[in-house]
This record gives sequence, structure tokens and C-alpha cells, in this order.
Amino acid sequence: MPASYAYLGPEGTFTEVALRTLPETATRELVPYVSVQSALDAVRAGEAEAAFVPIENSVEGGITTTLDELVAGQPLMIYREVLLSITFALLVRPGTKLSDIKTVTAHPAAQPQVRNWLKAHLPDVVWESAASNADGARLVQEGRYDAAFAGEFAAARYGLEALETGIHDAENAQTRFVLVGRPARPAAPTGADKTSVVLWQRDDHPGALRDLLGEFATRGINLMLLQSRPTGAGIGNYCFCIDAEGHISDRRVAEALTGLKRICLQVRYLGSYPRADAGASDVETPRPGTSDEEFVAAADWVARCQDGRF
Ligand SMILES: O=C(O)C(=O)Cc1ccccc1
Repeated sequence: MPASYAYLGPEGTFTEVALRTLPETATRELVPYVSVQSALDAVRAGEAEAAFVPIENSVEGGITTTLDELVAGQPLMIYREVLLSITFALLVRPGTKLSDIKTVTAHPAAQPQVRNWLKAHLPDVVWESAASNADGARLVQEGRYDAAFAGEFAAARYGLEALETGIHDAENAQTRFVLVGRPARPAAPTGADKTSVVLWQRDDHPGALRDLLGEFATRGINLMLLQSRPTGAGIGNYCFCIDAEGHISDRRVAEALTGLKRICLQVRYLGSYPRADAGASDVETPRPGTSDEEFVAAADWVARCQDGRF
């Protein structure tokens, strides 16, 4: 298997910075791709061992291009996650002044994070989306746009200068990135893990979503992401991307997935992996009555009842 990780490039993305925080990157070749889709395709085609892509940010929620890639096509699996605090720099060619800027570019996920700043400082500027923040910087270097929002670290790589740094509409904005590979045995549980799934309901009926969520709720499983995505089958047809607290080897999670498999049209398992914010949760886990021991003891009691040994 090739020891390379694909990532959303080009060089100088936040994605690259987040990826380099993983110790195993020291022994991997890191290969930039122009889009999330092409990075994930490299994994599907066996050209890369795994791909590292943004999946969620604390300002706008799920990054839909990534979710849609994971929802459809040949199954992939999340191996790891990384959280990165994000502030933007406004990068320009040397000598450009704020008053010279007529056009600006960045990744679409950057826009909601800098919207207020733009309104206050560059209200008439024309925004155009770039394939990534570093790609926006590259386009400014080429003269296609006057300015790009990107990480300050991207300035040197593209011969630009930061006219302004620390731009962030929301305090503590974070982006979550995931390392995605082909289906494999999930990493061993750490005690602070997350399980990601996609659910398709069997039929439309009142309370259908509540029925799905009930499988988690009755087993005391906290949810960390719930994002609906259109299935493409028409207005009102959605599947649900869910991140739940816990590991598939925890009884409560395995039982919730068993229940979901019974009642859903389809369940896609996207992996169980260590939480990047381990220790930050104030939700007591496991909830009373949902530990592995309690599941085993209860199943044991039912077996004894079935046997007439109660
Ligand atoms: O990694 C990047 O630089 C990206 O283009 C994705 C992104 C977009 C907005 C915030 C963080 C990462």
C-alpha cells in the first residue's frame, strides 16, 4: 500500500497545517489535490493510503461537499479527526492597499467566517469562490484576484503579504478535519471516541426522525453532529449524517446501530475514532444503566429468564 496521504491543497491550506499535527505524517508522503473529491478519489482508486479533508466548522456546520462524498459512492471510513482554531489573513500582492481591492477570493467555507469583517472594511468588494484558501492565494499571486482570505502562513508560499491578520467574525472558530481511508477495522477504543453514521429512513411517517434518534437516546448516547443531506430523490428526501459519542465496540453503541439497522432503509457506518476534544465534554458518559457491564448483566438476566433460572 502506498505510504501517502492525499489532502486538500495546494500547499498552504489550513488542511495541510492540521494534517501535519498528526505524528504519522513524519513517515508519509503528503500529496496535495485540487479538491476534496479528487483527494477522496485517490483513496478509492488505491493511489493514496488515506485523504485528509475538512468536514465541519463551528460557524456553518457540515462542509457539504465532504459529507456528500462520504454519503455516496464506494464506502470510505473516518480513521482520525483533528480540530484547528481558524483566523484568516487578508493576503495581497506586495504594495496593494485596502482601497485597491475590488475582488477577493477564498474557499466557500471561509465566507461566513469573514462576512462581517468584509461588510465593515470592503463593503463593495466582489467575492468569488476558490477551490481552497491556498488556491485563492495562488490566484492572487497570478493576478486573477486582488486579495485572498487564507492562513497567514500561506503568504510566504505565494509571494504575498498580509494586509490584515487575525480576521474572524466568530470568537473561537474551529474547523474539524478528518483522515479518511478505505474500510478497515476501527482503531481500538480510547474511552473518548466518536462514531459516525449515515441513516436513510425506510419510509416517511410522523416521528420518523424521532424514531431514529430514539435508538441513541434510549441508550444514553449523546449526539455531536446531525446534518441532513438531500438524497437526490426529490424535495423532502433526506438522509442524516450523525456523529454519536462512543465507539462501535461499546455495547450501547453496538446496540443502537443494531436497532438502526433493523428500522432504517440503509445505514452506512463511517467509523469510530478518538475524539479530538477528549476531556472537553461535560456530558457524563456512560449514562447510568448504559455501561458494558450493565448491558451484559441485563442480557444475562433475560437469558436466565428464558431458561427459567430467575
Ligand atoms: O484548508 C483550507 O485552507 C480550506 O480551503 C478549507 C477550509 C476552509 C475554511 C476554513 C478552514 C479550512
